[in-house]
Amino acid sequence: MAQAEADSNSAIQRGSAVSENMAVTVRDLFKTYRSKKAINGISFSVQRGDIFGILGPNGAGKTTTLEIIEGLREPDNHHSTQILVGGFDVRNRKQREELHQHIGLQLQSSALFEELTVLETLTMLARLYRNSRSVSELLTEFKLEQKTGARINTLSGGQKQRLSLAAALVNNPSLLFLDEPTTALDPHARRSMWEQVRGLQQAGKTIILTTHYMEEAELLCDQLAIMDAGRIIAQGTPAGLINQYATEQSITCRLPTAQAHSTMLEVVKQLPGIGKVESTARSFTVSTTNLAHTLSMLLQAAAHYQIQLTEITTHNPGLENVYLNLTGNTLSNQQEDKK
Ligand SMILES: Nc1ncnc2c1ncn2[C@@H]1O[C@H](COP(=O)(O)OP(=O)(O)OP(=O)(O)O)[C@@H](O)[C@H]1O
Repeated sequence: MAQAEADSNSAIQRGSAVSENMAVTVRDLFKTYRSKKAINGISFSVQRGDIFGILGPNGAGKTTTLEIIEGLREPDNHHSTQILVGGFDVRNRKQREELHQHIGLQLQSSALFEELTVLETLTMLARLYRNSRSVSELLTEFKLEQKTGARINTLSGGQKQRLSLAAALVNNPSLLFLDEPTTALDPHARRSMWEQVRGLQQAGKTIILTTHYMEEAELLCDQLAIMDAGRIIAQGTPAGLINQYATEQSITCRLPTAQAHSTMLEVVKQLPGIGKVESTARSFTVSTTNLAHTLSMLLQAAAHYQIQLTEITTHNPGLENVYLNLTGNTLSNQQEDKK
């Protein structure tokens, strides 16, 4: 075999091995609504078996991205755009139709028909697919067997969310899309949804979800793309992103009196190597890139002035610090601003 042909064959094999590992590959995706650039050239890949999160504030472009890769919305017609999902080219109409047999889309619970019962909803959806799972099995799996005859408008938020997840699984998809799966759920229902999602991953499914909850992104997702104003501003594992973009730890000290507080605050501001200092009535928080050194200096200063620190706590950085360092704003502020 000629060398050039051998090289080209091995490149093809490498290429297919790479794409076999990838559930989704998106390259150079753009979306403009009239004159508004909602998505401004994003690229990312999702490995099979991962929980992949798209994290960002309202209006960042998460839902638009999801709807385009689900084949529900057209991207801009850009020559270099590529969207491969489960081996199907989403921009090709025939392949897109076939793709819908193989993926699961969790509808927002508000998109369910309020007047239908739980059983009617799942039975109706199951009829849309060539291969569908047993409805009674789904009812058991999602703890809805006591609610089969209940109308959707009588279900609690958590029950509706479990039903919308069961509905996404009627065709036993290997790839599942969840758009803000825990928005408006109470903390207990949110944690129980995370457990369901982890269970689906353990059953071999790939999951792509959008969220604006830092905790959800950090605790649930294997890989993250952080979106802001139509762009991906950072990608990686939650721990990798924290290591790369949020190196500062912080120390909070609580003091017994206003006098002790003001003395320590003066000392802290003179210490070398410290970052931001935030103060409240009887406590202060100081950021540092050298936790052990700053802690030791604080303790020495307190001993020198014979001040008893009533409480001392250290905090590791999280995704909120990553977002703050990348955008100069907190995600919760962004959410508030957009309300
Ligand atoms: N059908 C549409 N027509 C015009 N503009 C739209 C349309 N859908 C979304 N947009 C705009 O595109 C941008 C991205 O919206 P998108 O819904 O994708 O963001 P998001 O990150 O999912 O936000 P949210 O969490 O609020 O759903 C926003 O500025 C939004 O106002």
